[in-house]
Amino acid sequence: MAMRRLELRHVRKAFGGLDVLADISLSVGAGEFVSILGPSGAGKSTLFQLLTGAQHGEGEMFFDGTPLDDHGRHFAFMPQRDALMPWRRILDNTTLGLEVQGIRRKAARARVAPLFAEFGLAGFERHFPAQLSGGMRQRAALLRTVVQERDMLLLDEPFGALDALTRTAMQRWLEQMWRHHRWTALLITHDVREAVFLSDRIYVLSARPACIVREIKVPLPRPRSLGRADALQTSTIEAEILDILLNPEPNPHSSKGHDHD
Ligand SMILES: Nc1ncnc2c1ncn2[C@@H]1O[C@H](COP(=O)(O)OP(=O)(O)OP(=O)(O)O)[C@@H](O)[C@H]1O
Repeated sequence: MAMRRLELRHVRKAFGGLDVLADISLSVGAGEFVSILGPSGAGKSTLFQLLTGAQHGEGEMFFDGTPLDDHGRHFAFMPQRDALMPWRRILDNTTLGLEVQGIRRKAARARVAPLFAEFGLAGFERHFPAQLSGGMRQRAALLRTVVQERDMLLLDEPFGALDALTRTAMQRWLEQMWRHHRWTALLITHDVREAVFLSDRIYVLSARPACIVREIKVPLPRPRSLGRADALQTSTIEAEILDILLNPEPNPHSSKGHDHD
């Protein structure tokens, strides 16, 4: 694996008496695309909250080999919903992360504007979010995330709200963009196909209280294709993951109780 950027060792998190993350150890290498796949409510978003510093847990988190402290410097986070501000034009939505960093709007616009074509948004700079399709809004949200030039992207189910066809188109587009930019990326998703299509490696989570039940390498060549060439290998990996998710082994951590729902 490439040089480790992010490493978590035995990370745990409980909310009051509710054990959410029981034991999470994982790593993401430089320029690697890694996914976390798990059942609904397993604690995937909670894990991202620990990474962004919105919540505090137990265990150890390292970035480039040193304890993770300045969360904002390392991570650019794209939430599940596009979270575009309806009253701001698309150009000024995509500058938001830079403005939060203290960059003046004019300078932020100058940095973002040249990227509109690459993100399929050329000509829509002065539109409002409601005037864009769901896929375009997600591309704008991703643009807002990547221009922050942090060390690593955290993507929380970025395509979950899109219809199946748009989602597939967006996955292809993201894979192409990732090949070009080689972002270090950690994706949360429920979607087995999406994880296999996009990832170099996948961590499969158990149900809550979550631990990692399997790490799966995805040896498919890039560029990835949805065509017949990779179909057999792709569906074999998907079947392996579905089997893990649908026939879980007993969770060694659930004996601690608190698992009420
Ligand atoms: N701030 C909080 N206070 C109390 N409980 C919380 C808090 N945040 C999350 N939880 C609980 O932690 C559990 C995991 O939530 P989380 O959103 O991390 O799961 P998830 O795997 O991202 O779910 P989904 O896939 O449905 O988005 C849930 O039972 C949730 O109710």
